[in-house]
Amino acid sequence: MNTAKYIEIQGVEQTFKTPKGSFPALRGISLTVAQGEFVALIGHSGCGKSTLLNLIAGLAAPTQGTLICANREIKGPGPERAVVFQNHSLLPWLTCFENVYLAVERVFGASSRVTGVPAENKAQLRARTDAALALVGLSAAAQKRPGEISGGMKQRVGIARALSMEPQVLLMDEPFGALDALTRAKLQDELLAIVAKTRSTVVMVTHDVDEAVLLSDRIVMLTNGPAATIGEILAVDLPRPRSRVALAEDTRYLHCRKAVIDFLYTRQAHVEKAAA
Ligand SMILES: Nc1ncnc2c1ncn2[C@@H]1O[C@H](COP(=O)(O)OP(=O)(O)OP(=O)(O)O)[C@@H](O)[C@H]1O
Repeated sequence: MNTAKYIEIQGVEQTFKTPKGSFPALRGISLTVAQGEFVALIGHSGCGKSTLLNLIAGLAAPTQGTLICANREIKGPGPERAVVFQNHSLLPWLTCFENVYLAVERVFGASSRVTGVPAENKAQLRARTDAALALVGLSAAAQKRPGEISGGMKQRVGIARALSMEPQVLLMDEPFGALDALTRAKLQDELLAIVAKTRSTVVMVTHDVDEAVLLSDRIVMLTNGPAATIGEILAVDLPRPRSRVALAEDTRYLHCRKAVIDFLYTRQAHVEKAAA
């Protein structure tokens, strides 16, 4: 397997059918992501970041082009690609433990459709669930329901659920977008530590320039839609492990930050249409 081209996106286009006709969302998207790489997708609202992430997740098929993961064409969702959404999408009637267990059961349990892999027993599935909750610091809240925990904790459950599947690829769509700044910073730090441990390949959609620079190896900047494409790719050449406090005064950090801000607010300045 070519680990430098773990995810390969080749000439991808996505056009949506709408009541007003067809809408070209993405055009000419080609990108490779190496195994273990952390890539952020950034761009103005509505440019097509989620559309691209959904294509990698296999939740939609492109109008043109191909997407490949681990040498196999992406033709639908797969357990090797776990998705974390902004709204955590937990089942409210289940406890945190049960929400994670459900995903673990589906991937490793008797209903697992991965052929040739023996199903794990309940004790093994429980151990996996406990380990995933421990990884995000939620062991104590395992028996609580989503309605009884904070937004940051809910998001942690969503991340635990994704990690519990031991995915090769973690796809995150603004996972911290709905959180306050302090909780967000804490979860970013936790994510850095978790990814350093699991060595997952990550593709993350974000609006947040600092988040993109702090977490990523490369930042993929999308142009404004319609027909959005990749405008620029910035390599974030900062050593790991990264500390947000130390980076705040690091000139390399400031340079990366400026490059993204320049792209977003100078070259891709959003032209607000005057109200008719
Ligand atoms: N199913 C769909 N049908 C029609 N148009 C769609 C569909 N999904 C997305 N779009 C359009 O495609 C464009 C890209 O949407 P997308 O959600 O990918 O943007 P985004 O960059 O993730 O936005 P945001 O940052 O606001 O979440 C938008 O103009 C959106 O209205």
